[in-house]
Amino acid sequence: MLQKDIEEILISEEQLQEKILELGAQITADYDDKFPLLVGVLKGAMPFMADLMKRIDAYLEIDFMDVTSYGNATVSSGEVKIVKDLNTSVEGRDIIIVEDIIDSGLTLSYLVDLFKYRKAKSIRIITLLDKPSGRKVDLKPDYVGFDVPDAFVVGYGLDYAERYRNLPYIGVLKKSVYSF
Ligand SMILES: O=P(O)(O)OC[C@H]1O[C@H](OP(=O)(O)OP(=O)(O)O)[C@H](O)[C@@H]1O
Ligand code: HPA
Ligand SMILES: [Mg+2]
Repeated sequence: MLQKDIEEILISEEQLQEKILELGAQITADYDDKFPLLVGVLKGAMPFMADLMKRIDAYLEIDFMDVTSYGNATVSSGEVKIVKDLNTSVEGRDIIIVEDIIDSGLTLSYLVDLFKYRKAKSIRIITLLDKPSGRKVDLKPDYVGFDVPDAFVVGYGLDYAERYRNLPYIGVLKKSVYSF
């Protein structure tokens, strides 16, 4: 039913799980002697965060922030709104921000500045998907799952107008769905 709106499957369920295993092992090695705070950026990062945290073998804590800037559009409004803040203080903590996608970079540059201002000890970024062609600000993630082309992608947490987050894979949305 949902698949009729998908132009092409870019990353399968199996490819996602294999990559997440790899990323989890890298973070386990890098944070061996630390107690990182994983900050999931809602709503898109929810499935990735859930799968990734199970693959990290360290004394970590988790928290979530809900920020949004796309609304029902396929381009960023440029204005990042905090819908829900963290419950945990980031002061003196090793923070790992967990994102589903970096496109313009506006969401993450806002969060990095905010956590610096709040005196985090270190800040790293992990993103499942990176779309370098969309960048409006200079921002480089520390860990990346896959680069994606200049197309609007959905699934595995990523939405168009709040739909398609429940697809188990990453696919390119047909243009006919959002351009009339
Ligand atoms: O690099 P950017 O251009 O800022 O785009 C990336 C951000 O946009 C999406 O979130 P959105 O604002 O759509 O909220 P959502 O996660 O609830 O869908 C996505 O989940 C990232 O958080
Ligand atoms: N798909 C879904 N959400 C997004 C995208 C995308 O390609 N870019 C930024 N937010
Ligand atoms: Mg969205």
